[in-house]
Amino acid sequence: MIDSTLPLLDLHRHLDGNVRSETILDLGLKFNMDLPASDVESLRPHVQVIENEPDLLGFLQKLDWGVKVLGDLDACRRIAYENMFDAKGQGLDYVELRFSPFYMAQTHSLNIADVVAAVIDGVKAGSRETGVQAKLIGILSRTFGVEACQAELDGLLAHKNELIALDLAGDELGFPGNLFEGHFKQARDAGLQITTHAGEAAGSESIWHAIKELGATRIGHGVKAIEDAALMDYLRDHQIGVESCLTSNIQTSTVASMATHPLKQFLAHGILATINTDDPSVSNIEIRHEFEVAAPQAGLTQAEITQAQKNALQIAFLSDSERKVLMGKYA
Ligand SMILES: O=c1[nH]cnc2c1ncn2[C@@H]1O[C@H](CO)[C@@H](O)[C@H]1O
Ligand SMILES: [Zn+2]
Repeated sequence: MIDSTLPLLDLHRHLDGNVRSETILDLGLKFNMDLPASDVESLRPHVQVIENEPDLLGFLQKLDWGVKVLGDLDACRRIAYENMFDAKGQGLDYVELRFSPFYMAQTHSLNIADVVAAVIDGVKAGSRETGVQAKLIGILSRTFGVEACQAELDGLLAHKNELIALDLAGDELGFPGNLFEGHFKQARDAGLQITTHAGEAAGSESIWHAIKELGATRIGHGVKAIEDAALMDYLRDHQIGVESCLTSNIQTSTVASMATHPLKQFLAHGILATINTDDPSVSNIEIRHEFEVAAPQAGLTQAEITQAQKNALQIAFLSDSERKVLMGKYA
C-alpha cells in the first residue's frame, strides 16, 4: 500500500512514454497520419506491451507512435500538459518527468530547442492547474548516436535553467556510456545533475561508468548491481539513489520474474532504492499498481514499501526548502 502519511513521488517517468491512446488517435487524425488502427482497442497492441517483450529494444518500439504523431509544437505541449493531469489522477504530489526532445522532434523535423520549450510550457501550465509539483529531466536518446545526442543536448541546454538533470536512455548495449562522456561533462558544467539508465540491458560495469565517468548521483533501473557486491556497498555508502521500475523490468525481460526482482535486496542492503513507473501508458500501469500489486509480488513488506517512499523524498532533485514544502502538506 501507498503510505498515506507520506507524499507520493514518481522520480522515473518518461512523459513521451506516457501518451494517451486517445491523444495518439486524435493527433494522428489531425496530422493525416497513417495510423495502424482507428480506435483505442485496436491501437492497443501497437502502443502497449501485451506480452513481455524478449528484450529492451522490443519494449522501446512501443513508444514510437506516441512521438510519431507529434506534428507540431502544440502537440508536444499537449502531451506534456496531459501528463500532469495523469499524475494528479494518480494522487502523485511530485513528479520528475523526463523526455527526449530529439525523439519527439524527429518524425516531423521540429526544432529541438522549440520542443524543449513546448514541453516546459505544457508541464508548467499543467502543474499550475493541478497543484502537482514537477521537475524536468532532459534525455539523450543514445540509440540515435553521438551526433544526434549532441544536437539533443544543445536543444536542452538552450533551456538549462528550466531543467534539473540530464539522463541517458535507449539502447544501452549498442551505445555504451563511454561514447557520451563529453556530453555529460558539458551538462555538469552547465549545472545539471545527472541520473542515467544503467545496468538495465548491460551489466554492472555500465553502472560504475555512469557514476565514475558520467557523474551520475542516481541510477535508473540499476538491476545488475545485484551481481556486484562491491557496487552494492558503493551505492549504499555513497547514497546513490536507485530508481526501480518493477513492471518495466519484467516487460523488457531484464528480470525473469517479479519474485526475483532485486529491489527487496537493494532495500535490505540500505541502498536508497525507490518505486517508479517508467512508461505508464506503454506498460499499461500506474504508480498505484507498482505500490499495491508489483511491490508485494516482488516480496516487499509494508515497511519496505514505506522505506522506498521515504527514499524517494531523500533522493528527489529537490532543494531542502522544496522538500520541506512537500513534507509540510503531510505534517
Ligand atoms: O526502460 C527504458 N530503458 C531505456 N530507455 C528507455 C526506457 N523507457 C524509455 N526509454 C527511452 O527514453 C526515451 C524517451 O523518453 C527514448 O529514447 C526511449 O527509447
Ligand atoms: Zn526509463
